[in-house]
Amino acid sequence: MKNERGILFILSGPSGVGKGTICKALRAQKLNIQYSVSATTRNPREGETHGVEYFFKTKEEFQKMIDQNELLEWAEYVGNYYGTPIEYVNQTLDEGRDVLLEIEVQGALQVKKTFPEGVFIFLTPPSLDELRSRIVGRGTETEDLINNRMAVAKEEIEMMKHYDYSVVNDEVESACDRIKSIITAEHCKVSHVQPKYEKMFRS
Ligand SMILES: Nc1nc2c(ncn2[C@@H]2O[C@H](COP(=O)(O)OP(=O)(O)O)[C@@H](O)[C@H]2O)c(=O)[nH]1
Ligand SMILES: Nc1ncnc2c1ncn2[C@@H]1O[C@H](COP(=O)(O)OP(=O)(O)O)[C@@H](O)[C@H]1O
Repeated sequence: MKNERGILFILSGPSGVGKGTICKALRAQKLNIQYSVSATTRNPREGETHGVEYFFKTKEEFQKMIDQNELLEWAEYVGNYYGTPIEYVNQTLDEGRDVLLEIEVQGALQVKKTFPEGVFIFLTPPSLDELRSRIVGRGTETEDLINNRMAVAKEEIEMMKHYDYSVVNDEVESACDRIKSIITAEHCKVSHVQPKYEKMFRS
């Protein structure tokens, strides 16, 4: 086991801002960070595999995970449930490896209660007009759902004050660079590094 615990990073923000896109781009860069796989009750989309994008669960199975305290957080989002299995997160952090969660805002605020030491990154759109056109451009929503998501997005942007960092997703590459700078900076924090030195001097 390494000397220090890994750092938990939470990437969150309104629907359509580009969380999935940024997370995919970060994954392609093979950074030294692990990605949690969430459980969900939504149906798999074409090309999605159980255990890769999500663990696909029935409502009953998901409820069982809640009842048995297997989830670090969970939220209902557009009629489906999403949650983060806690065991993987704890185990990976204990091994000294960083973990990144890509989750919506309600879930992120729950994680803050359990892991106040987590690093909370809020992804923002360059403008509300751009957010709307990204949701429209994705082509997965009806007009009603788009209006609903925009209304929720306005409320979610209010929640930014609970986060540590805000990263604007203007260009995918620049947003990824900003996130990588945050990861580097967090590793240089004295509060993170000091326990390692204290342990060195004790032994
Ligand atoms: N709270 C919470 N949200 C999650 C989790 N996993 C995914 N999400 C969020 O659920 C939302 C819907 O995800 P998805 O169904 O894959 O559709 P998307 O809108 O194409 O990303 C996104 O905002 C994800 O960030 C999780 O474990 N917990
Ligand atoms: N930096 C960006 N510039 C332009 N379009 C983007 C950018 N980031 C994401 N998008 C597009 O916006 C839409 C929503 O992105 P997605 O990753 O699905 O958002 P989220 O996971 O936050 O709901 C997608 O069509 C995606 O291709």
